[in-house]
Amino acid sequence: MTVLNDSPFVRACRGLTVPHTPVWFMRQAGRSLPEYRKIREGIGMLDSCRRPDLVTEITLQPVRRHHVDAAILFSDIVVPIAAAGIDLDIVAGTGPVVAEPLRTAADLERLRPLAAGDVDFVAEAVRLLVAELGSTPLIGFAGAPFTLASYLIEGGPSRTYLKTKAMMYGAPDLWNALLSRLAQITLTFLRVQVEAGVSAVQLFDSWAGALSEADYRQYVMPHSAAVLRGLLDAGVPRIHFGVGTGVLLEAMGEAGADVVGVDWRTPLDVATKRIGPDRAVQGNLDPAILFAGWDVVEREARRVVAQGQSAPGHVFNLGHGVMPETDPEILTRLVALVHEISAR
Ligand SMILES: Cc1c2[nH]c(c1CCC(=O)O)Cc1[nH]c(c(CCC(=O)O)c1C)Cc1[nH]c(c(CCC(=O)O)c1C)Cc1[nH]c(c(C)c1CCC(=O)O)C2
Repeated sequence: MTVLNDSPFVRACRGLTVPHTPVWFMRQAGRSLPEYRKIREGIGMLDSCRRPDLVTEITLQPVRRHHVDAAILFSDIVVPIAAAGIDLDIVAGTGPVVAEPLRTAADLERLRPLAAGDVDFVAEAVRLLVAELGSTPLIGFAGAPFTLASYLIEGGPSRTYLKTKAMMYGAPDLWNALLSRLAQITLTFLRVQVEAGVSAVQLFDSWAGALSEADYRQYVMPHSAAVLRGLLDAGVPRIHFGVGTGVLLEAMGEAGADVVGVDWRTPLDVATKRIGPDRAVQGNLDPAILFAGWDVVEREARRVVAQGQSAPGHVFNLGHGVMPETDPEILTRLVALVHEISAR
């Protein structure tokens, strides 16, 4: 293992002193970069995730360009469920689409347990990246059981999560069986990345904000907690993130995170009060701010950095992923700004 314990990013995750607030961006490796669009020409998203040479190059692109404090592995949350037997595709402009959604106990049998060997290509990409990245830490990631279940049950993206919630409330045994399987897949996928050398992991429960706190605690948190607990001995910080999770922040920390990711709706000082003093925070500039002109970006970035001071550790990020239309030069400038104003 090659955890970069002395890097500003890992230190901030652990609430230790840092020379400057570390910065990275969710979806930094992606469609806002012309060099990314060029290298992906004619190659499907899932195919590109399975090619360690491409994964390495795409993961490095934003590090070279923006001088961010961490790289995030280029992959997708549905990569391990495709490796576990589900027929799915990632459709440009739509997201993951599942050929035959899972709705019944019989359907569940199509979701096999994941073996480490099913995702060899990910371990290989992580090893190549760790060698290339030197002192820049690499973040591994996976989708959390609820968010993965939403794609499997709905068959694709959803606004209402109607079928997902119908199973959750109406067939809790089936629901728990599905989420247990997904927790095993997610934990295996993350452990493969840790063993290959990532310095931190992020569990994306992007769509958990669709739930009340009580329902999150009853139906979802035990499964996410099983994943996070399974990484306790891994020796890497665990980041737990979702969108629209203002009322879930405390529970998402309690699930076993070292760092709680916060979207732009909750100021970081308010979030820290909810999460408590023993966990760091990550976030939370609204990705739309990057379209409002530099003066606004600077003002809002200063606010986020100041509000982040109330947490034991702060990793600067956006409140959700970089939008494809974002001007990459603004991102480069933002990294330099955060480093400058937070230097100590
Ligand atoms: C919900 C979710 C997914 N995938 C992911 C999440 C959780 C993060 C979040 O909340 O945004 C995670 C993800 N997906 C991707 C990464 C790569 C690393 C990074 O730069 O952050 C990460 C961390 C690449 C990708 N994943 C996807 C792309 C675009 C693929 C393409 O252009 O062909 C990339 C670069 C496709 C994808 N895959 C998914 C969506 C919603 C989409 C976007 C659909 C679209 O608007 O095109 C599912």
